[in-house]
Amino acid sequence: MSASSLRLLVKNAAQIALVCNNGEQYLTKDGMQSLAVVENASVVIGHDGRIKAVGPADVIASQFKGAKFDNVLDASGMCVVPGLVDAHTHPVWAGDRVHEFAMKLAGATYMEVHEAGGGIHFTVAHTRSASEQDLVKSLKSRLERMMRAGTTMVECKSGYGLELDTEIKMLRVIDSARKSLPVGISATYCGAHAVPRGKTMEQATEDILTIQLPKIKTLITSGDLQVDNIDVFCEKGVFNVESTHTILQAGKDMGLNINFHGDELHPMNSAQLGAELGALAISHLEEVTDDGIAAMAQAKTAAVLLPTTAYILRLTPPRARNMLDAGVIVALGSDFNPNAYCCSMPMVMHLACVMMKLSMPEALAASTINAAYALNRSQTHGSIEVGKQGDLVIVNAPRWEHLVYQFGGHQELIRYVIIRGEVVYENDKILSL
Ligand SMILES: N=CN[C@@H](CCC(=O)O)C(=O)O
Ligand SMILES: [Zn+2]
Repeated sequence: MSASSLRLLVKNAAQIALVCNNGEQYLTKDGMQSLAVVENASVVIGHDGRIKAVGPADVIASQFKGAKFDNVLDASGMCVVPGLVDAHTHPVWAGDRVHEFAMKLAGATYMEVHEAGGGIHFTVAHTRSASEQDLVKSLKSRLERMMRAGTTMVECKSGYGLELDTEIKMLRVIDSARKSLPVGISATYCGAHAVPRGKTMEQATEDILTIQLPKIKTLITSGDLQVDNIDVFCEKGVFNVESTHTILQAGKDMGLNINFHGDELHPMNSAQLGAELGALAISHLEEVTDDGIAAMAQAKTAAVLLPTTAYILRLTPPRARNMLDAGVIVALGSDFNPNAYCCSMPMVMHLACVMMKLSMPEALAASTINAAYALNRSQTHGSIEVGKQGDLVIVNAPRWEHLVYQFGGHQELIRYVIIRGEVVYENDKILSL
């Protein structure tokens, strides 16, 4: 390997949590409990942004003796984890919903706020009238905030338009952020996020099938838009199982990955539907049944759990332990949206541990390799392995678990965030523990 091909050396870390080291595309059961961790370790990233070597510091030092690096970071006393993957966000929107937080604290349920014209409908009205430029600006600042919290790959949904023009505007906004920021983005068309005012569910479904999806298909084919996934909010009073099935199948026929909201507020048998359709992921699952869990395990459909939602809405959290015991591929997401205003995957991991009884290794696996699997990116993301993209988070602590343990402490703990071997965030105001 020529010396000039190397971009970054991170040396002498107290620990590097690889997460996995055998090319696994996801982890389940015991695999999530016993993550691959190397003590006193270094990692090398090349100019192509890929990981060239990772292992014990002395081995890497002799292997790369005399090599020149564009950048060398001394991680003595610090730990390295893979860039975090946030498997579920709604980050494109306008309008402030802080008043709804007050309503919910006073006892209103999510659906009561929604049915009173608030919730998604409030955000739809503001997002429809917002300029594309303003939406790009707010999206970029939200994604930068996520990056500072260690997120290097994030799923971003449309879904606050509910009609052709605004849904496409949102997807273009996501595309624009993809082109101008280093963070990896998986784009999701979520035109079935709610039934728009003035339409029935049947009319909304028809509009999606005959107007929205065909236009999106044309834009994807012409290279004007990149869309990776299709989503529907399958919920009582929103889209029923039949409509959800039809919309998701139409998206799949266009080559999109199925990744949808299911079994959140009512048991809808969404998990069984997703398994039957070959869904890559289903989110929420607070109300999933035992049969649904078994179907997801069998179909290798990832469960994207969203602790912030259960926390904010005071829902009974999803039965994560039952899912883990059944061998479901469990992933985590922030669910960043105006209802759940959280950009921090370290806080999500902490909540998952406390509220859903995940162990810290399970939470890290769920926020790295399994979240990457839910986005069909685990070939390139989600672990620190040779050949994968060089996305890292360097944590100023002697053990990686501090990133989960110190609730809300990520701003002080995260020293560097690295994407493709480039430092995208450096915190030089960090204090020692
Ligand atoms: N449940 C549906 N969608 C979002 C909430 C969106 C909103 O309230 O604006 C969620 O995943 O939590
Ligand atoms: Zn959501």
